[in-house]
Order: sequence, then C-alpha cells, then structure tokens
Amino acid sequence: MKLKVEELTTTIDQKKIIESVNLCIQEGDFVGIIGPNGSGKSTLLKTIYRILEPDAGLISLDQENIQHLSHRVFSQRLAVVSQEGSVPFDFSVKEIVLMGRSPHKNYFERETAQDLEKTTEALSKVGLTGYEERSFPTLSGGEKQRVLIARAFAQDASFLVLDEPTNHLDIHHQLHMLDVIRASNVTILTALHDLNLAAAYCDKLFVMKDGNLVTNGTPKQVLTEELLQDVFQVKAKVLSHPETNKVHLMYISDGMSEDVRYQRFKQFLQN
Ligand SMILES: Nc1ncnc2c1ncn2[C@@H]1O[C@H](COP(=O)(O)OP(=O)(O)OP(=O)(O)O)[C@@H](O)[C@H]1O
Repeated sequence: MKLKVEELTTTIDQKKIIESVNLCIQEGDFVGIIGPNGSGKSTLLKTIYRILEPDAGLISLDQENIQHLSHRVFSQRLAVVSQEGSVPFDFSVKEIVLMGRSPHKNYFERETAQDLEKTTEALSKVGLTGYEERSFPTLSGGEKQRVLIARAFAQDASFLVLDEPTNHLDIHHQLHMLDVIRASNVTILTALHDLNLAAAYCDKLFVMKDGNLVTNGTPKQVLTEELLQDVFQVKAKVLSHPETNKVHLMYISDGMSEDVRYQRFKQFLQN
C-alpha cells in the first residue's frame, strides 16, 4: 500500500506545528521519521492516522484521499501503534488484541475462530503467548507496548504507522520487535529516536526539524556528521557496522572529548 502526503500543514492552538510536508512511501518500504524532540514527528503521524485534522494538504493511500474513507475502511487499511497507548478500562490482554479485529466485523458480531487465531498468532509474534487472561493495567511498560503492537498485527492492515514502538523495550525486545515488524511484509512508517536502530532497519529516512521535512534518503545518504550536528546538535563519527555494513553512529559528547583530552594529557605527563 502506497502513501502520499502533499503539502501537509497542521496547526494546533493557532501555531503551525508542521508545514508543507511532502513525502511518498512505496509499497513494502520500511520508512523512518527522525528528528529532535518537538520537531513534529508525532504531529505528522497523528495527521496521517486522522487524530488531527490538517489545515491544508492531501494524504492518500493508494491514490485515494484518506478523508473520503469511512473509519472502518481506513482501519482495515492502516493500523496504528501510538505513543499514548493507555487503555482506559481493565481489559484483558486477549480483549485488547481482539479489538484489532473490529474493523473486520459487524457491530454486534461475536469473535470468530479466525479472530481468535489472529489474536493468538499476534501474541506469539510479540512473545506474549500465555498472557491472554492477564489484566492490561498489571503489565509492565514494555509488555503493554508489545500488546499494543500485537493489536496492530491482529488488525491485518497493509500499512502500519508506529510512533516510537521501542521506547519502553529492553534492547533484546527492541531488536526482536523491529525484526518482527520488518518480517510482517507490510508498509511501515515509524518514528524512531534511536538513530542506530533507524539506520539498521529503515530503507529510507525522513528528517524533521522545526515542523519541516529537511531531507530524506537512505540512512547512508542522510546520517552524515553535518546533519547530526545541524539537526540534532551532536558530534558523532559515522562508521560502517563491521557485521552488517549498515551505518553506525558513535556519539561524542563534549564531556567525553574533555575526558579523552585529560587522559591523553595525563599520559603525556607520565611519559
Ligand atoms: N496538543 C498540543 N497543544 C499544544 N502544542 C502541541 C500539542 N501537540 C504538540 N504540540 C507542540 O508541537 C510541537 C511538536 O510536537 P510533536 O509531539 O509532534 O513532536 P515530536 O517530534 O514527536 O517530539 P518528541 O520527539 O518529543 O516525541 C512541540 O513543540 C509540541 O509542544
């Protein structure tokens, strides 16, 4: 499923949060949105998944304006894992994942064997088999996040939008979850803070700064020392991962540089 965003502008409280954003995502791509805190990543994603209404611009899925799709049809095509993943009531894990099936059912229709099968499959993908009857509020932050990813898998949409899907996960589950998401063979648009994960998993990156998309391209094209300094205000060495050959960043904080200089000076005095 292909997504096209043209000249998108979203205003909140009379302030333009994103302005004239253009992006195009081809079917099957794994695309990352990166940018510093407050640069507008979540606002862009929320406008794409219709929580926010744009002031201007057009968003289309397979050349159909998303504003013309019913809520049900839109949810059959696009699933979301948002940052605000709180669930207001005391639902069980199984009930929450089953909610992902609702766009495929009529209003009062009970769950079918296929819905239960999809739920079991989705929980297995995120490593939560056996958690079906657990109450959602009793789960850890990382377990909750994995349940919400399972709900999105159960929705069976061909476009998946994720806002920081790994922010509560330990490193094993970050890698596992991104592997599972990539293996799902759907088109992915995800905001990611971890630039090394973005470099390792994304085919293409869009970079946001102050509500604008400033550049896009493959991780190798985008993640340059100049861009890291200009957009993220960090010094980094851009290396190539020895095993995967993907871009790998090594950050240098001013404090670290001072420490290195101090160690060198101490060595100099000792010699
Ligand atoms: N409902 C709102 N009311 C007022 N300001 C808002 C609202 N939502 C977002 N903003 C502002 O819009 C800007 C962009 O926010 P957004 O959440 O899109 O950034 P982000 O890039 O996702 O940030 P982060 O990396 O911190 O999650 C911020 O300055 C934020 O304070």
